[in-house]
Amino acid sequence: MLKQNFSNRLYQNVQPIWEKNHQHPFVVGLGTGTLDREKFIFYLKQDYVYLIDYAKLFAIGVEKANNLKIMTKFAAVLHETLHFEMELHRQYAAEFGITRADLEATEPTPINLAYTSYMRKVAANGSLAELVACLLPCAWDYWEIGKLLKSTYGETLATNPYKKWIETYSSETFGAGTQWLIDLIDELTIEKSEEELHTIEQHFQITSKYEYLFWEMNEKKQDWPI
Ligand SMILES: Cc1ncc(CO)c(N)n1
Repeated sequence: MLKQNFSNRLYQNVQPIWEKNHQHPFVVGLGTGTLDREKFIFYLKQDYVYLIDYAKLFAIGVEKANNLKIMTKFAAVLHETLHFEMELHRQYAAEFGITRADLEATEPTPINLAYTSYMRKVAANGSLAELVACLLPCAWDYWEIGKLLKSTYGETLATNPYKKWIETYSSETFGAGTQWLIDLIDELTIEKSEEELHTIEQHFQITSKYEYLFWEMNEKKQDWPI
């Protein structure tokens, strides 16, 4: 008997959280193009240092991979994050007169630090499947958001200052990397016990909630109070 793909279960159970992400004012503002520029700049800088940590987690995926095929793919998505996704941030930064050094020197906010620290803890102590469960909402929900914004606001995209953002996250390149992570979680969970699956799903739910907190943080420009 063919077991239902674990990714379907993850996807179905996470919908209430992802719905909130998709309705978030920051996300809607990206779609309509009316998002406050200062909020976007705040996001851009925070997301850049987030991605530095996120990319390192792919390197830990390289280390944890138990075969060359998986190792090679982790190296490829690591490369894409550094050269394709982060190039988007560097281009926007250049437009706004922010240097690469400024981007890199951004001090992560409490929420940013909590999110990346959570993933790093799992990477240090958990299985490869647990690590992938942490990495997945980041990629998957951004892909969902990219496609959603493109289909909802496609007609006004030409004049939207956040067009490049929407195009990057709805792109085939970004989608292909995400689909690989989805297929990987299915492959890695085939033999897992329900107890292990429960732990894996918890990571997926928690990092999905961190995605919400990250939108909220940017909307409110929440930083260290002292
Ligand atoms: C916070 C966050 N989540 C997901 C992505 C997509 O990689 C991103 N760039 N930033």
